[in-house]
Amino acid sequence: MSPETVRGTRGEDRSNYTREESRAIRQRSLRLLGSLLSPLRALIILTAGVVILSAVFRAVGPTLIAFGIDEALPRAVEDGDWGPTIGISLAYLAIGGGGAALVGWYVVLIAKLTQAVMIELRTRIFRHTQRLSLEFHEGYTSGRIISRQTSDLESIQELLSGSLSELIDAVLLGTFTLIALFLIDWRSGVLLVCMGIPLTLLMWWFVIESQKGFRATRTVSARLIVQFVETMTGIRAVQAFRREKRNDKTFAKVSDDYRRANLRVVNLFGVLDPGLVLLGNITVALVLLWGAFRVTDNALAVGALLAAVLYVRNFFGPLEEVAMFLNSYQSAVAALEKVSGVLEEEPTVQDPEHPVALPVARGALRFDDVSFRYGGADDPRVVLDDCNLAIPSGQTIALVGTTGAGKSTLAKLVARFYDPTEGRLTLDGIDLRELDPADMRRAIVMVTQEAYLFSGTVAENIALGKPDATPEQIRAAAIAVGADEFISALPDGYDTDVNKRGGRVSAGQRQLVSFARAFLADPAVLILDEATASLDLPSERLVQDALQTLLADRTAIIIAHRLSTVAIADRVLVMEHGRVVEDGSPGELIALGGRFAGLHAAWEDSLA
Ligand SMILES: Nc1ncnc2c1ncn2[C@@H]1O[C@H](COP(=O)(O)OP(=O)(O)OP(=O)(O)O)[C@@H](O)[C@H]1O
Repeated sequence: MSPETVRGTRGEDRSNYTREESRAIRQRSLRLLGSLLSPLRALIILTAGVVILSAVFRAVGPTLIAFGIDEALPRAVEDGDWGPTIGISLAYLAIGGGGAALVGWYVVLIAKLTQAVMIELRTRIFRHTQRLSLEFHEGYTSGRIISRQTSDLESIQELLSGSLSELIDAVLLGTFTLIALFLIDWRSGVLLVCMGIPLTLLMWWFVIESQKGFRATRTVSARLIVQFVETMTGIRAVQAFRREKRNDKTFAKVSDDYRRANLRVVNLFGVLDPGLVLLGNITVALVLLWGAFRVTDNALAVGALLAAVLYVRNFFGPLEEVAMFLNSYQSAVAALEKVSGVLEEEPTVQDPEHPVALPVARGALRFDDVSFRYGGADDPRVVLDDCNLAIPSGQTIALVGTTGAGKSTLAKLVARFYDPTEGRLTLDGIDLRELDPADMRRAIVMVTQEAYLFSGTVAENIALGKPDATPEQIRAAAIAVGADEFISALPDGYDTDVNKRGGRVSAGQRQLVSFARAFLADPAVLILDEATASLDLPSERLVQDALQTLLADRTAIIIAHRLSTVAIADRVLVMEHGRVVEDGSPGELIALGGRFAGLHAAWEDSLA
């Protein structure tokens, strides 16, 4: 089986692989290709048939011309019998027309085939990456995913739609042409084969050099995408820290590298194109000259010589396409390797084999000896250290602690974005790893800091918590968390598109929408990563009131950044270096005079 060192996206950035690794990568690419093509077997066979037939049709033309000149024409000249000449002309017309129709047909068939493969591959990548665990997404940047979905898919499409059909066509036409040439005048055939030596050398040189050139353009274009995506996703930070000039400079540098890499490739074509034309013309001249001697010696008919010249010209015509194919092939193979790597990744958080149903959850959580390391058991950095906790149903927990203490990690384990490295985490006595995923998602909802709104209306955004909710239920949820007032004031009320002008909402309002979403979802356990952005006082009060409603009658874990939130908690957990160091009600912890008491005193001072 495949070596683990290159499994999935591992080793993606390396440029050298061992033979075993290369084989593993090649095998997974082929497996992917096979799985994409095998359902299209019938279409592939039909396309291949049409391509072969069209090449045969086109290869017959010059032989017909030779036959017309050497056999039919003399009868018209000598006996006035035009029948054979007209017959040959009509046959040429039929062959030409048939060939053209077949070319038209196979162009359509290849397009169909390509699009069928592309839609399947595009869907697979999207579905798969969407299902991969948070661990994958936190490590693999969105710029890289975008590259897979855009430039890599384009390379594969280019190969399938254009280059591959051109190659097959060129090879078939070349083969049939060579056979026909040998049949009509084998000496010209031998001459053409001899010219194959400088031809092969030229193509070889081009493929080696262009491989380097295209690799460079691909690397630089990936850097361009990453640079662009990073700037755009971080546009707020870019503008806030006035990074525009520096970014302009970096972007200009990468753009210039891209220009240079492209020029390098174009220069290669500047040698290949005239080289092919020159070799073609030399071969035609030699065939013509040698043929002419033999015509004068009566060893070769004029028509046969004309056909030989036409065949030689036919042969050189599509060679540039062959060189182009070799290039698209290289980039498509590299793309396929990367795409198949992403598809080979498996969610680290696996669905249970025998899911345990929990139709109605009470919301009692337990951590039994839970330890967690982001890199798995071999990672030396312990982020959660032997955590034992029992959170009874209906309790509101506030998690506080220094930055990096492990609060978000603890929350991510409860939401099962990650599984514990050691120990177990249960909801109502059932290990989260065994719980039915649909029941788990219904029972545990996490509201993140960013309060993300999807494109669509405000109502659709709230209904995310319960897709079959009626407009009345959506409104009731908004009223419950105090969001109704501002939503009703939007240009189209609940039907306002959040991405359109006028539909733009403030950070606090976005939070209220995400609260309404969670309220409607009505989970037994709510995890809330409180936004750190400071709201103005009226908004903060609004959010605090909404929070009270939202937390009633359910288990809640709040990563509390504001001590005003801590006041509404039943219990406070103070975390430090992956451990819970204080645990009690806010009052108890203040009385204890420990870390929380210190934080609380500092907060009170800041209010004074
Ligand atoms: N995806 C990740 N991969 C590797 N390490 C991570 C990852 N996410 C967090 N960490 C590390 O785990 C530790 C705990 O991080 P965590 O985000 O849980 O802290 P936190 O208490 O929520 O901090 P904050 O209040 O700043 O959000 C940190 O040292 C952090 O660097």
